[in-house]
Amino acid sequence: MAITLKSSCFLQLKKPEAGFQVCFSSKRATISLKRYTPVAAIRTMETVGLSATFTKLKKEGKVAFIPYITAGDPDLSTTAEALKVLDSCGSDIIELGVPYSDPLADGPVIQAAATRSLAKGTNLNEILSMLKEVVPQLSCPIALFTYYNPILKRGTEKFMSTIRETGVHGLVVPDVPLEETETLRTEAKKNGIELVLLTTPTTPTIRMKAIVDAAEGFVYLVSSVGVTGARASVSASVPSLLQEIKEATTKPVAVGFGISNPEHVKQVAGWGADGVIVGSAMVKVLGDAKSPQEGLKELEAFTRTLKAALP
Ligand SMILES: O=P(O)(O)OC[C@@H](O)[C@@H](O)c1c[nH]c2ccccc12
Repeated sequence: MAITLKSSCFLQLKKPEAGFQVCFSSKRATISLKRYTPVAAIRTMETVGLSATFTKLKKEGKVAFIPYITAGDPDLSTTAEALKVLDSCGSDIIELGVPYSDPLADGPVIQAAATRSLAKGTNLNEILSMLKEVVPQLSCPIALFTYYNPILKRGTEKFMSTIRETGVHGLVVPDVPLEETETLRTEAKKNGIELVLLTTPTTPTIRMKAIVDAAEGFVYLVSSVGVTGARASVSASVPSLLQEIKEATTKPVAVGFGISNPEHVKQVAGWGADGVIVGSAMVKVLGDAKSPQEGLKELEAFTRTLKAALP
């Protein structure tokens, strides 16, 4: 029996990852195409880094939604589930906070979450092994947030290579001034980790320019002075701050601090931000819930309303 395959079938045969599998049935002497999802594609979804995520979104005319949660609050297995929930609700990047005993830039909500998490005994090693398991199941990249102390304790080199092994793409370290980021930047680069740098309303223009030059992944614009936490409205100085940064760089800019509801999210996107970061409001949903399961459900609903406010 002679079997003639159409050229398109050959293409599919050569590229099984394209989504079809050629099935031969010797009994019926037929050849058919079946939808096919390669196992490798399920186990390790192709996740791009932070700046690549922004590039992709920009092409689609979209603004990144970036939720922040504290690892280990209420416990690490709930954090693992929360990461999956945030991912499946369309988060574009997730900022995962390492709890720290002296979180000087954090307001009461994130401070309390860190205290609860540490009281449960959460430590960096456990967070990293949780990430190693969960990251391959996510389609969006993770930016790890940590104060400098845990990095110092491990040694920058070791810290960066360890987080790279977990599949983390980015890093935010709020308490290291630009002048002291050199080693961090070198080691991050060596390991393909994008080091996000922050600029605030009180950063002088000349310094802001140096920060945006050195930033990787995206520039984090802190919307207002003070500590993290929900506020009634987003600072009115954000549009001019954004404009100033945009004049200095083509790198993506995400705004955070005090953004806590769909109206805020919409407003900041309308001002031209490339990304919107929501922290305390997410952390509060998980922290106030009656049970971890309830918390995850509420987190899902809340994430959907925030995401829906974005183009
Ligand atoms: O909590 P808010 O106000 O939504 O802010 C973002 C945020 O939580 C997160 O990016 C963050 C948590 N802790 C920080 C400390 C410094 C800078 C940023 C952060």
